Amino acid sequence: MINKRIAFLGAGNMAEAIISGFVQSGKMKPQQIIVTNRSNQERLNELKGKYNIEAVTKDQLDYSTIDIFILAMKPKDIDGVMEDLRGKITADQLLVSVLAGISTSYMEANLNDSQQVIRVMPNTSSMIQESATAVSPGKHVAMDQVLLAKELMTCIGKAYIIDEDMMDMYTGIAGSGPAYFYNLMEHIEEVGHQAGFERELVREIGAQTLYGAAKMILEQKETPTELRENITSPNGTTAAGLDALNKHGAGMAIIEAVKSAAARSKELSKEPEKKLALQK
Ligand SMILES: NC(=O)C1=CN([C@@H]2O[C@H](COP(=O)(O)OP(=O)(O)OC[C@H]3O[C@@H](n4cnc5c(N)ncnc54)[C@H](O)[C@@H]3O)[C@@H](O)[C@H]2O)C=CC1
Ligand SMILES: O=C(O)[C@@H]1CCC=N1
Repeated sequence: MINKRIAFLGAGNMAEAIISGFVQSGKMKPQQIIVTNRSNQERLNELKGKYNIEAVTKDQLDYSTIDIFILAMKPKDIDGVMEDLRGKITADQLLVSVLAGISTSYMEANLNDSQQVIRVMPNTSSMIQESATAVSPGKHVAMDQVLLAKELMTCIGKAYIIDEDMMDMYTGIAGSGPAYFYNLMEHIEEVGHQAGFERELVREIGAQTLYGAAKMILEQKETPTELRENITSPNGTTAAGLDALNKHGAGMAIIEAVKSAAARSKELSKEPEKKLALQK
Protein backbone atom coordinates (compact mmCIF):
# COMPACT_ATOMS: atom_id res chain seq x y z
CA MET A 1 0.00 0.00 0.00
CA ILE A 2 1.13 3.56 -0.67
CA ASN A 3 0.42 5.40 2.54
CA LYS A 4 0.54 9.03 1.36
CA ARG A 5 -1.96 11.82 0.99
CA ILE A 6 -1.98 12.97 -2.61
CA ALA A 7 -3.42 16.24 -3.96
CA PHE A 8 -4.05 16.87 -7.66
CA LEU A 9 -3.81 20.54 -8.68
CA GLY A 10 -5.94 20.42 -11.82
CA ALA A 11 -9.04 18.34 -12.47
CA GLY A 12 -8.96 17.81 -16.23
CA ASN A 13 -8.57 14.79 -18.51
CA MET A 14 -5.09 13.83 -17.36
CA ALA A 15 -5.89 14.19 -13.66
CA GLU A 16 -8.92 11.93 -14.14
CA ALA A 17 -6.94 9.34 -16.13
CA ILE A 18 -4.35 9.11 -13.33
CA ILE A 19 -6.94 9.12 -10.53
CA SER A 20 -8.83 6.32 -12.28
CA GLY A 21 -5.63 4.23 -12.51
CA PHE A 22 -4.68 4.95 -8.88
CA VAL A 23 -8.11 3.90 -7.59
CA GLN A 24 -8.25 0.74 -9.75
CA SER A 25 -4.76 -0.29 -8.64
CA GLY A 26 -5.98 -0.82 -5.07
CA LYS A 27 -2.59 0.50 -3.86
CA MET A 28 -4.24 3.39 -2.04
CA LYS A 29 -7.63 4.20 -0.58
CA PRO A 30 -9.71 6.72 -2.56
CA GLN A 31 -9.84 8.84 0.63
CA GLN A 32 -6.06 9.43 0.32
CA ILE A 33 -6.68 11.32 -2.94
CA ILE A 34 -7.89 14.91 -3.12
CA VAL A 35 -8.51 16.74 -6.38
CA THR A 36 -8.68 20.52 -6.83
CA ASN A 37 -9.37 23.07 -9.53
CA ARG A 38 -9.82 26.81 -9.59
CA SER A 39 -13.62 27.01 -9.32
CA ASN A 40 -15.57 24.47 -11.40
CA GLN A 41 -17.68 22.87 -8.67
CA GLU A 42 -19.63 20.74 -11.13
CA ARG A 43 -16.45 19.01 -12.31
CA LEU A 44 -15.31 18.46 -8.71
CA ASN A 45 -18.67 16.86 -7.84
CA GLU A 46 -18.38 14.63 -10.91
CA LEU A 47 -14.92 13.32 -9.90
CA LYS A 48 -15.96 12.94 -6.25
CA GLY A 49 -19.05 10.93 -7.24
CA LYS A 50 -17.20 8.74 -9.74
CA TYR A 51 -14.12 7.83 -7.66
CA ASN A 52 -15.20 8.43 -4.04
CA ILE A 53 -12.25 10.82 -3.58
CA GLU A 54 -12.16 14.23 -1.89
CA ALA A 55 -12.64 17.28 -4.11
CA VAL A 56 -12.28 20.96 -3.20
CA THR A 57 -11.36 24.18 -4.97
CA LYS A 58 -7.69 25.13 -4.69
CA ASP A 59 -8.40 27.86 -2.16
CA GLN A 60 -10.08 25.35 0.17
CA LEU A 61 -7.09 22.97 0.17
CA ASP A 62 -5.12 22.60 3.42
CA TYR A 63 -1.59 22.37 1.95
CA SER A 64 -0.05 21.25 5.24
CA THR A 65 -1.88 17.88 5.17
CA ILE A 66 -0.48 16.81 1.77
CA ASP A 67 2.53 14.50 1.18
CA ILE A 68 2.55 14.62 -2.63
CA PHE A 69 1.23 17.35 -4.93
CA ILE A 70 0.57 16.31 -8.52
CA LEU A 71 0.49 19.26 -10.93
CA ALA A 72 -2.07 18.51 -13.66
CA MET A 73 -3.04 21.87 -15.12
CA LYS A 74 -2.08 23.25 -18.55
CA PRO A 75 1.54 24.46 -18.90
CA LYS A 76 0.30 28.04 -19.44
CA ASP A 77 -1.12 28.04 -15.88
CA ILE A 78 2.20 27.13 -14.23
CA ASP A 79 3.02 30.59 -12.86
CA GLY A 80 -0.30 30.92 -11.01
CA VAL A 81 0.29 27.55 -9.38
CA MET A 82 3.88 28.40 -8.43
CA GLU A 83 2.48 31.49 -6.73
CA ASP A 84 -0.11 29.37 -4.86
CA LEU A 85 2.58 26.92 -3.72
CA ARG A 86 5.33 29.40 -2.84
CA GLY A 87 5.65 29.78 0.89
CA LYS A 88 3.17 26.96 1.49
CA ILE A 89 4.97 23.89 0.15
CA THR A 90 7.80 22.62 2.36
CA ALA A 91 10.99 20.80 1.33
CA ASP A 92 9.71 17.44 2.63
CA GLN A 93 6.58 17.60 0.47
CA LEU A 94 7.09 16.07 -2.97
CA LEU A 95 6.02 17.90 -6.12
CA VAL A 96 5.25 15.71 -9.14
CA SER A 97 4.46 17.47 -12.41
CA VAL A 98 2.79 15.99 -15.51
CA LEU A 99 3.09 19.27 -17.46
CA ALA A 100 4.57 19.00 -20.94
CA GLY A 101 7.61 21.23 -21.46
CA ILE A 102 8.01 22.63 -17.92
CA SER A 103 11.45 21.73 -16.54
CA THR A 104 12.23 20.69 -12.98
CA SER A 105 14.73 23.58 -12.78
CA TYR A 106 11.96 26.07 -13.58
CA MET A 107 9.83 24.74 -10.73
CA GLU A 108 12.79 24.50 -8.34
CA ALA A 109 13.78 28.11 -9.04
CA ASN A 110 10.21 29.24 -8.32
CA LEU A 111 9.91 27.37 -5.01
CA ASN A 112 12.29 26.54 -2.14
CA ASP A 113 15.91 26.17 -3.08
CA SER A 114 15.86 22.54 -2.03
CA GLN A 115 12.37 21.64 -3.27
CA GLN A 116 11.96 18.00 -4.31
CA VAL A 117 10.47 18.06 -7.82
CA ILE A 118 9.88 15.12 -10.14
CA ARG A 119 8.67 15.45 -13.70
CA VAL A 120 6.60 12.64 -15.13
CA MET A 121 5.12 12.07 -18.57
CA PRO A 122 2.19 9.67 -18.54
CA ASN A 123 -0.36 9.18 -21.31
CA THR A 124 -4.13 8.88 -21.28
CA SER A 125 -3.98 5.06 -21.11
CA SER A 126 -3.41 5.72 -17.38
CA MET A 127 -7.22 5.45 -17.29
CA ILE A 128 -6.94 1.66 -17.71
CA GLN A 129 -3.51 1.26 -16.03
CA GLU A 130 -1.72 0.88 -19.37
CA SER A 131 0.30 4.12 -19.52
CA ALA A 132 3.99 4.17 -20.43
CA THR A 133 5.17 6.84 -18.01
CA ALA A 134 8.56 8.56 -17.81
CA VAL A 135 9.91 9.67 -14.43
CA SER A 136 12.69 12.33 -14.26
CA PRO A 137 13.89 13.57 -10.89
CA GLY A 138 15.03 17.15 -10.31
CA LYS A 139 18.23 18.15 -8.51
CA HIS A 140 17.13 17.77 -4.90
CA VAL A 141 15.16 14.53 -4.90
CA ALA A 142 16.17 11.75 -2.52
CA MET A 143 16.37 8.25 -4.00
CA ASP A 144 13.51 6.97 -1.82
CA GLN A 145 11.28 9.68 -3.33
CA VAL A 146 12.30 8.70 -6.88
CA LEU A 147 11.35 5.11 -6.08
CA LEU A 148 8.09 6.30 -4.51
CA ALA A 149 7.26 8.29 -7.67
CA LYS A 150 8.05 5.24 -9.80
CA GLU A 151 5.86 3.06 -7.59
CA LEU A 152 3.05 5.62 -7.91
CA MET A 153 3.39 5.69 -11.69
CA THR A 154 3.41 1.88 -11.77
CA CYS A 155 -0.18 2.10 -10.47
CA ILE A 156 -1.12 3.50 -13.90
CA GLY A 157 0.98 1.19 -16.10
CA LYS A 158 4.69 0.78 -16.81
CA ALA A 159 7.14 3.41 -15.54
CA TYR A 160 10.64 4.25 -16.77
CA ILE A 161 13.21 6.49 -15.08
CA ILE A 162 14.84 8.66 -17.78
CA ASP A 163 17.18 11.68 -17.91
CA GLU A 164 15.27 14.90 -18.19
CA ASP A 165 17.11 15.86 -21.38
CA MET A 166 15.25 12.98 -23.10
CA MET A 167 11.85 14.19 -21.91
CA ASP A 168 10.90 16.09 -25.09
CA MET A 169 11.56 13.02 -27.24
CA TYR A 170 9.76 10.80 -24.72
CA THR A 171 6.75 13.12 -24.93
CA GLY A 172 6.81 12.82 -28.73
CA ILE A 173 6.86 9.04 -28.52
CA ALA A 174 4.69 8.11 -25.55
CA GLY A 175 2.91 11.21 -24.18
CA SER A 176 1.38 12.11 -27.53
CA GLY A 177 1.82 8.59 -28.93
CA PRO A 178 -1.67 7.20 -28.29
CA ALA A 179 -3.05 9.93 -30.59
CA TYR A 180 -1.02 8.61 -33.55
CA PHE A 181 -2.48 5.15 -33.08
CA TYR A 182 -6.00 6.55 -32.66
CA ASN A 183 -5.51 8.46 -35.89
CA LEU A 184 -4.37 5.29 -37.64
CA MET A 185 -7.48 3.54 -36.32
CA GLU A 186 -9.73 6.34 -37.57
CA HIS A 187 -8.45 5.63 -41.08
CA ILE A 188 -8.81 1.85 -40.72
CA GLU A 189 -12.38 2.36 -39.52
CA GLU A 190 -13.16 4.69 -42.41
CA VAL A 191 -11.84 2.43 -45.16
CA GLY A 192 -13.52 -0.64 -43.65
CA HIS A 193 -16.82 1.16 -43.21
CA GLN A 194 -16.73 2.51 -46.76
CA ALA A 195 -16.26 -1.07 -47.97
CA GLY A 196 -19.42 -2.14 -46.13
CA PHE A 197 -18.55 -3.15 -42.54
CA GLU A 198 -20.58 -1.76 -39.67
CA ARG A 199 -18.55 1.03 -38.08
CA GLU A 200 -18.51 -0.54 -34.58
CA LEU A 201 -17.52 -3.95 -35.94
CA VAL A 202 -14.61 -2.70 -38.03
CA ARG A 203 -13.51 -0.50 -35.10
CA GLU A 204 -13.30 -3.57 -32.89
CA ILE A 205 -11.56 -5.65 -35.57
CA GLY A 206 -8.96 -2.90 -36.07
CA ALA A 207 -8.42 -2.47 -32.31
CA GLN A 208 -7.99 -6.22 -31.76
CA THR A 209 -5.43 -6.27 -34.59
CA LEU A 210 -3.48 -3.38 -33.03
CA TYR A 211 -3.73 -4.93 -29.55
CA GLY A 212 -2.52 -8.32 -30.83
CA ALA A 213 0.44 -6.73 -32.65
CA ALA A 214 1.45 -4.74 -29.54
CA LYS A 215 1.14 -7.86 -27.37
CA MET A 216 3.31 -9.85 -29.82
CA ILE A 217 6.07 -7.22 -29.54
CA LEU A 218 5.85 -7.24 -25.74
CA GLU A 219 5.61 -11.00 -25.28
CA GLN A 220 7.59 -12.62 -28.11
CA LYS A 221 11.33 -12.49 -28.54
CA GLU A 222 11.24 -11.26 -32.14
CA THR A 223 11.84 -7.63 -33.10
CA PRO A 224 9.12 -5.66 -34.92
CA THR A 225 11.14 -6.15 -38.12
CA GLU A 226 11.15 -9.95 -37.70
CA LEU A 227 7.45 -9.97 -36.83
CA ARG A 228 6.67 -7.91 -39.93
CA GLU A 229 8.76 -10.21 -42.12
CA ASN A 230 6.92 -13.26 -40.72
CA ILE A 231 3.64 -11.94 -42.16
CA THR A 232 5.03 -10.89 -45.52
CA SER A 233 5.01 -13.62 -48.15
CA PRO A 234 6.70 -12.75 -51.46
CA ASN A 235 4.24 -11.13 -53.77
CA GLY A 236 1.46 -11.60 -51.23
CA THR A 237 -1.19 -9.31 -49.76
CA THR A 238 1.01 -7.86 -46.99
CA ALA A 239 3.76 -7.02 -49.46
CA ALA A 240 1.20 -5.11 -51.51
CA GLY A 241 0.00 -3.25 -48.41
CA LEU A 242 3.52 -2.42 -47.24
CA ASP A 243 4.51 -1.21 -50.71
CA ALA A 244 1.58 1.21 -50.65
CA LEU A 245 2.55 2.35 -47.14
CA ASN A 246 6.09 3.07 -48.31
CA LYS A 247 4.95 4.73 -51.52
CA HIS A 248 2.76 7.10 -49.48
CA GLY A 249 5.54 7.96 -47.03
CA ALA A 250 4.14 6.25 -43.91
CA GLY A 251 7.55 5.68 -42.28
CA MET A 252 8.62 9.28 -42.81
CA ALA A 253 5.22 10.51 -41.60
CA ILE A 254 5.65 8.63 -38.31
CA ILE A 255 9.20 9.92 -37.82
CA GLU A 256 8.04 13.48 -38.51
CA ALA A 257 5.09 13.12 -36.12
CA VAL A 258 7.37 12.14 -33.23
CA LYS A 259 9.95 14.82 -34.09
CA SER A 260 7.31 17.55 -34.39
CA ALA A 261 5.73 16.67 -31.04
CA ALA A 262 9.19 16.60 -29.42
CA ALA A 263 10.04 19.98 -30.97
CA ARG A 264 6.78 21.44 -29.69
CA SER A 265 7.57 20.12 -26.20
CA LYS A 266 10.96 21.86 -26.37
CA GLU A 267 9.31 25.05 -27.61
CA LEU A 268 6.76 24.99 -24.75
CA SER A 269 9.64 25.11 -22.28
CA LYS A 270 11.23 28.20 -23.89
CA GLU A 271 8.88 30.90 -22.55
CA PRO A 272 9.14 29.88 -18.88
CA GLU A 273 12.93 29.41 -19.24
CA LYS A 274 13.23 32.92 -20.72
CA LYS A 275 11.30 34.34 -17.78
CA LEU A 276 13.59 32.49 -15.40
CA ALA A 277 16.71 33.92 -17.07
CA LEU A 278 15.28 37.45 -16.67
CA GLN A 279 14.67 36.87 -12.95
CA LYS A 280 18.31 35.89 -12.40
N1 LIG B 1 -3.75 14.94 -22.26
C1 LIG B 1 -2.69 14.16 -22.34
O1 LIG B 1 -2.65 13.15 -23.06
C2 LIG B 1 -1.47 14.45 -21.52
C3 LIG B 1 -1.38 15.66 -20.85
N2 LIG B 1 -0.27 15.95 -20.12
C4 LIG B 1 -0.22 17.22 -19.41
O2 LIG B 1 -1.30 17.21 -18.50
C5 LIG B 1 -1.67 18.54 -18.20
C6 LIG B 1 -3.18 18.67 -18.11
O3 LIG B 1 -3.75 18.38 -19.37
P1 LIG B 1 -5.31 18.13 -19.49
O4 LIG B 1 -5.78 17.28 -18.37
O5 LIG B 1 -5.54 17.68 -20.87
O6 LIG B 1 -5.86 19.63 -19.26
P2 LIG B 1 -7.33 20.11 -18.93
O7 LIG B 1 -7.49 21.47 -19.54
O8 LIG B 1 -8.32 19.04 -19.22
O9 LIG B 1 -7.31 20.31 -17.33
C7 LIG B 1 -6.62 21.32 -16.67
C8 LIG B 1 -7.22 21.50 -15.27
O10 LIG B 1 -6.39 22.37 -14.49
C9 LIG B 1 -7.22 23.22 -13.72
N3 LIG B 1 -6.42 24.36 -13.24
C10 LIG B 1 -5.93 25.43 -13.94
N4 LIG B 1 -5.23 26.25 -13.11
C11 LIG B 1 -5.27 25.68 -11.88
C12 LIG B 1 -4.75 26.06 -10.61
N5 LIG B 1 -4.07 27.19 -10.46
N6 LIG B 1 -4.98 25.23 -9.56
C13 LIG B 1 -5.69 24.10 -9.69
N7 LIG B 1 -6.22 23.71 -10.88
C14 LIG B 1 -6.01 24.50 -11.95
C15 LIG B 1 -8.36 23.53 -14.65
O11 LIG B 1 -9.48 23.99 -13.93
C16 LIG B 1 -8.61 22.12 -15.24
O12 LIG B 1 -9.39 21.36 -14.33
C17 LIG B 1 -1.03 19.43 -19.26
O13 LIG B 1 -0.01 20.20 -18.66
C18 LIG B 1 -0.43 18.46 -20.26
O14 LIG B 1 0.82 18.93 -20.74
C19 LIG B 1 0.73 15.04 -19.96
C20 LIG B 1 0.67 13.83 -20.56
C21 LIG B 1 -0.41 13.45 -21.44
O1 LIG C 1 -0.77 17.68 -26.33
C1 LIG C 1 -0.27 17.92 -25.23
O2 LIG C 1 0.23 19.02 -24.98
C2 LIG C 1 -0.22 16.85 -24.16
C3 LIG C 1 1.15 16.59 -23.66
C4 LIG C 1 1.45 15.15 -23.95
C5 LIG C 1 0.23 14.66 -24.57
N1 LIG C 1 -0.65 15.58 -24.68
